[in-house]
Amino acid sequence: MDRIRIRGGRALSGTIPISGAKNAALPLMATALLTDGPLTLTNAPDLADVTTMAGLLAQHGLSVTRDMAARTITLSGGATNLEAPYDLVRKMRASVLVLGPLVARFGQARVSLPGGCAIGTRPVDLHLKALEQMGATIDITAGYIEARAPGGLKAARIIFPQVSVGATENILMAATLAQGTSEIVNAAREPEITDLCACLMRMGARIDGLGTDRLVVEGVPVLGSAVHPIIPDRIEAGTYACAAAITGGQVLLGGARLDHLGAVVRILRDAGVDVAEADGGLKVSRLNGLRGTDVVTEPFPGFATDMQAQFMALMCVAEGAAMITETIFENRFMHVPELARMGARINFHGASAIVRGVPRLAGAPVMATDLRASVSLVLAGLAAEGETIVNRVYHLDRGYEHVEAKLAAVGADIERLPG
Ligand SMILES: CC(=O)N[C@H]1[C@@H](OP(=O)(O)OP(=O)(O)OC[C@H]2O[C@@H](n3ccc(=O)[nH]c3=O)[C@H](O)[C@@H]2O)O[C@H](CO)[C@@H](O)[C@@H]1O
Ligand SMILES: C=C(OP(=O)(O)O)C(=O)O
Repeated sequence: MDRIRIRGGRALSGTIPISGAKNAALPLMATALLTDGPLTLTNAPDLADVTTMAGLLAQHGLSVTRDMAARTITLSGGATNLEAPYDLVRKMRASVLVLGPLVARFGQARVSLPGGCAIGTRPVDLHLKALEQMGATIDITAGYIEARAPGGLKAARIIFPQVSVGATENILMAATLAQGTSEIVNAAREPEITDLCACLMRMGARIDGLGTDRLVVEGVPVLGSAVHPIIPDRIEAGTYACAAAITGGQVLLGGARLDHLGAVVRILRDAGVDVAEADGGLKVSRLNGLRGTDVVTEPFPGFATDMQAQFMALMCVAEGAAMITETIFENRFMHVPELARMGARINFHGASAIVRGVPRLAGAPVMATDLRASVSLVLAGLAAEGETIVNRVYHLDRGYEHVEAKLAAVGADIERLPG
């Protein structure tokens, strides 16, 4: 297994290009099941999760062409196999996003239940209830969701009792081919959902209310081909903003968008980080000390759960204390004991962690069990005295394109050690 070695203490300086967003790319790829295509996605990131999704769609029978140099993925052909197997779904929870499109287009699907993961239980009951409201029959058999809607899905008014990104995406995709006009109330408003709406509309879908919590979808009989650019990854941008801040550096995040970062920008500014729009992206610098700043994770435009671990790493070297409350996932503090091994002072109880800043972290061998926890250890390593070895780099490869090359290019002393 590959590892990453970091020798900390260098302030970052230069430009970091931000890749296409993982959490936009995966649902966008699933939309290819709604059409014979071709659907071409540009600005596609080179990530393990994109490869997993490409593999899943290929096993459904789609033709998948990936041009790494041009950063495009082209998907075409209808699904011939309506089953998403456990081995692929278990690897990547976004696989469950094939459910809505398959039932909407083919009237049936058999998709493994994703189960939980290192950050929480990850239920899909909201997805299933909404599909039932749209006329599907759902059975859970041998760990699989079996969905049937032989006459096609019917439009419905879906009121989500809580905001769910995945359920909004699944039902939005399903509603594009349902008979009649659906309404999705209390829809998630993440930029990735607006991007999904934009792509579906390019394919011929009729959707109103983009960027709001009420989406209205008028079903159409068929969707066609489209070329769609994937939005820049706001979580990658936020992560590198924290990298600049933790090292006392100054970077330009190439292509990053301020309006996609929601509360993350306000919180970074409160903590003493300068974030400003600049030609070609966002300029992030930190010239003075960091201030302990409280944060609560919330759906967009609140502070993203996917930024919680990285912000915690930053708070480990801030002056004063910060209370970090995680409201989305019940177990998203796996980075805490690893950061503590690097000298961080953190106590947590239930959903909240109190971080008391220390002047300097110390390098150590560390490992984490999920993507954002792993990158928080990379950030800590950039600021720590001495050498940090981050194990289980495959978590990082799920969501960060060439993380060590991007950081080395702006002055970090970081390299990948092949396993
Ligand atoms: C609202 C939110 O911040 N969602 C995050 C969530 O999306 P993801 O789509 O994975 O999760 P959801 O947005 O669906 O989950 C939000 C909350 O709803 C609950 N839930 C969800 C579906 C369901 O059927 N039943 C149910 O109870 C979840 O347990 C969770 O507490 O993880 C992704 C990966 O980290 C992030 O990119 C998303 O920003
Ligand atoms: C946890 C994440 O992804 P997933 O939902 O695929 O597990 C993430 O993007 O931080």
